[in-house]
Amino acid sequence: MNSPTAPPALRATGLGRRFRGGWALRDCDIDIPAGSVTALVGANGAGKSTLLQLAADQLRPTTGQIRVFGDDPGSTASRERRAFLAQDKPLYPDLTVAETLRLVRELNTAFDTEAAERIVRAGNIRPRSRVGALSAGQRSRVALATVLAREADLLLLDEPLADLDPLVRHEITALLMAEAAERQLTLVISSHVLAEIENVCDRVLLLHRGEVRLDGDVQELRDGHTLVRGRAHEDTPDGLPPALDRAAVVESSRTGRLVTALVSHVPATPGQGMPSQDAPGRAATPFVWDQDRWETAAPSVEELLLGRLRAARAADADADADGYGDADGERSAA
Ligand SMILES: Nc1ncnc2c1ncn2[C@@H]1O[C@H](COP(=O)(O)OP(=O)(O)OP(=O)(O)O)[C@@H](O)[C@H]1O
Repeated sequence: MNSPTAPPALRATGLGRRFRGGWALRDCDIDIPAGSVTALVGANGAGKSTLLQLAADQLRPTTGQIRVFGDDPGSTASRERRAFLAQDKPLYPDLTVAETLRLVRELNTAFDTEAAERIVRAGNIRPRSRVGALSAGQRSRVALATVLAREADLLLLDEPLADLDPLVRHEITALLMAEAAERQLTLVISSHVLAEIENVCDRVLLLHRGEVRLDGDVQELRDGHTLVRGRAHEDTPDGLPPALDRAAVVESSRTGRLVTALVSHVPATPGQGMPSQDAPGRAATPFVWDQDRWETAAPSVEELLLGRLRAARAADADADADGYGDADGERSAA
């Protein structure tokens, strides 16, 4: 069990990393509790791989610091407690699967060879097959086997499911979840497959242009938002009800006469017409106005993240139109 005073699995404070093209990560404050399963999401170039590489000591910060179970990622203690699967899943193509597993065992103090072999066998991969002759999905399975068998407490997985067919993705996800539960692992998984996050992760961390835009418990985030759908209002340009505080509207879209909006329960300014929460942590009560015309529902994680991602992109477009963007593509926070 994790004691209440144990350090988080991953903590970033004022973390920034700059490359020649600009900041890949900037001013990030992040706490990922031990034992949690966090989905790391964001558009291409948002900074997900950079964050994972910083945690895996493959990069050093430009500003701030990052700690793995309280230690510098370069320390021996930290190296032994975390395992990293890079996005390109580097493996030696000329080695056989069995030789690959042997090599990883030799390079690591703790390695459960039997577990690795079990995972590989479950994918009908022959130990004598050359890695270079495997399909992308089979290579992903071997790479995941080498990481899962490391007996680390924190797994940093950069798009581990990207090359897998839906059936295998499902199997590997189930395997990850079973291992996570049994060994009380902390998982940080970057993914673009938003629909699959719902059943897998208890936390989400959304990055946008190197900044943290959303970070928290999935259920609390869902409880903090409402999806509103209905026939467009004639008297407002966005079709939303006049009484709805626009500061609370994360994002809205209109298709013909139908308007859909993602509404946050924490508006920038309190306003009339907001959904009220009758108890902390409980789902919001429905809107009090126009009930015949507006449906409200709790958003799925995919709807919530899509809304947040679209809102971030729209804010970028507005900033670009205002001439906010810098010459090297950096910008002020939207
Ligand atoms: N080694 C590097 N040298 C220069 N720039 C880099 C380097 N690594 C990343 N970047 C830049 O940093 C930014 C963040 O990249 P990163 O790979 O972390 O994004 P990502 O969220 O993982 O993207 P994707 O979803 O496409 O994998 C991008 O603008 C990228 O071009």
